[in-house]
Amino acid sequence: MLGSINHSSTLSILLYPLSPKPGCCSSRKLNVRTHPWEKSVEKSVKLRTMVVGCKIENQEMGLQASERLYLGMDFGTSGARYALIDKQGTIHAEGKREYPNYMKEDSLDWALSWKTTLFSLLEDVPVHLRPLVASISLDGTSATTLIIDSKTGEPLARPYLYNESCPDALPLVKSIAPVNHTVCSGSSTLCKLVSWWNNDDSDKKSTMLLHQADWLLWLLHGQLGVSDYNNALKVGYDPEADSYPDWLLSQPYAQLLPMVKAPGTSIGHLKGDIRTQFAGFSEDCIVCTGTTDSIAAFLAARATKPGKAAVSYGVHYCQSNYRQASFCYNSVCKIIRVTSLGSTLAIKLLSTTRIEDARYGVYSHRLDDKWLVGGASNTGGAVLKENFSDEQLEKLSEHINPMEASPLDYYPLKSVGERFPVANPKMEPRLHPRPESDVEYLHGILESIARIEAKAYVLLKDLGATQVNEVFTAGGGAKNDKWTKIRERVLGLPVSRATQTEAAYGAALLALKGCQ
Ligand SMILES: Nc1ncnc2c1ncn2[C@@H]1O[C@H](COP(=O)(O)OP(=O)(O)O)[C@@H](O)[C@H]1O
Ligand SMILES: O=C(CO)[C@H](O)[C@H](O)COP(=O)(O)O
Repeated sequence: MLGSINHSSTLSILLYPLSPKPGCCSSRKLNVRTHPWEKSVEKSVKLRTMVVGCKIENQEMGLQASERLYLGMDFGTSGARYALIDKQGTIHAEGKREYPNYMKEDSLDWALSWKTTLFSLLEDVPVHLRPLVASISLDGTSATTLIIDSKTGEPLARPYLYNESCPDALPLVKSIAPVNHTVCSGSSTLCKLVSWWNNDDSDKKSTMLLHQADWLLWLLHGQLGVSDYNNALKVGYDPEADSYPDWLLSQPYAQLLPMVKAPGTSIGHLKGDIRTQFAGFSEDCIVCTGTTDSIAAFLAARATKPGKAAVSYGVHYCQSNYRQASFCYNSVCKIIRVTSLGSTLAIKLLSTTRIEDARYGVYSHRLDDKWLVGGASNTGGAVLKENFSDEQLEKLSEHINPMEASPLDYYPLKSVGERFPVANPKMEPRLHPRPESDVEYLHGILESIARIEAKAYVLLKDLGATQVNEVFTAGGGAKNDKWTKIRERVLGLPVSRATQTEAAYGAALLALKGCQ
């Protein structure tokens, strides 16, 4: 399945398995524009591969070559994490950091908080393992948007967060985009860009749009203006055509749009000043394009222990003669439906058909030659975090009988607005009446979120997505066995916790892919 795609005048990079059967996007040649720096990266990757492939005299080099590690970082809603894995998917180090609360005027300075957290995570990578890190990638929250100075990379306005809605821009966006296109949602990246373009009277000449993951990766590789087709979906990028559509390129703000590559594509080497600041990282460590947090969680959920076939980004791990797990070709994997129970509820369902309907907040992300159909609700763990500590969640959950339906009917939202399975920026949270007992209250919230999840899966089925019969769970909520049983009862399906539930693990798989 995996095949290198010969490009006319472009760098030939092993990208994705191209399914011979007519697929949504597999038949197209993916044209990757080359830049001088890509040649050098490819050369160094080849060089290293040669080094890995041949006998290494020097013991130190031998150890270094055979023990290459891959660093993934997840910039989620409530904090950031890293995972350091080897080619067999074994985790050698992991850690997490809360976002520091830096204030700028009267609001949180998110950009400074993310940048500080990025460097704190790099600091947390054990010094003795840093020289083994071959590549780095990361994920961020989807549609989290920064407008930056295209010369300095500095943010020119406060970031628009993933769940922020800009309804003022919606009429204009609907007037240029196809009916019910993914961008036709107030929380889309395009609505945020148009809202900024129409309301900000600053000089717009040297400006650029980047997503949270793009901007954090730029801090590591130094190539400004590069995104990936998962993060770029909600600004209007068409991952099937592998280009921005004409209706978008004809807009005055099209000049702000970043270049788009596949997730896990080598962009450049880790910058020298970063290697100086965080001693130990090797000069041939590369930085790859990233993805969104719920896709990274999906990738993590699909990775099982080495030796068992599991597809992750179009390839699967297999243990060849119990030596190095190596990238083999695609194979069928039963994990095709993943609910990310993080601060939000994000659903991803692997499908051969692409489904988009902004009326319900449904869109399709590209995954190799297939589609991840789904959406992201504003319900989820953020509401739990607002009412209970993680310890309280554990203690109270022990007293819940998951086989008993809660009579409480909530719509748990942290603030006004819902994206999926109902796209209604004016939807009010519903968390009353609150019973005396916190156990009953928690039970009501967990069951109400499960009912939203069930409604979402029915909606996807009604819109033509693949019917499947098992759900795997990623994210912080996956650890709650009582919630899992409530969801099984409400969904009427087997629900299990994925082997890997952290998005950072999925980002590490992207870093590994970027080295192949
Ligand atoms: N035992 C538990 N049961 C249910 N939810 C939990 C439990 N422990 C933590 N959580 C929730 O998990 C969420 C964090 O999950 P995580 O995947 O880290 O979120 P994100 O990356 O979106 O910030 C928090 O909102 C927290 O309330
Ligand atoms: O809720 C979110 C933040 O955690 C994001 O919206 C989530 O990542 C879903 O977006 P996508 O489906 O584009 O990954």
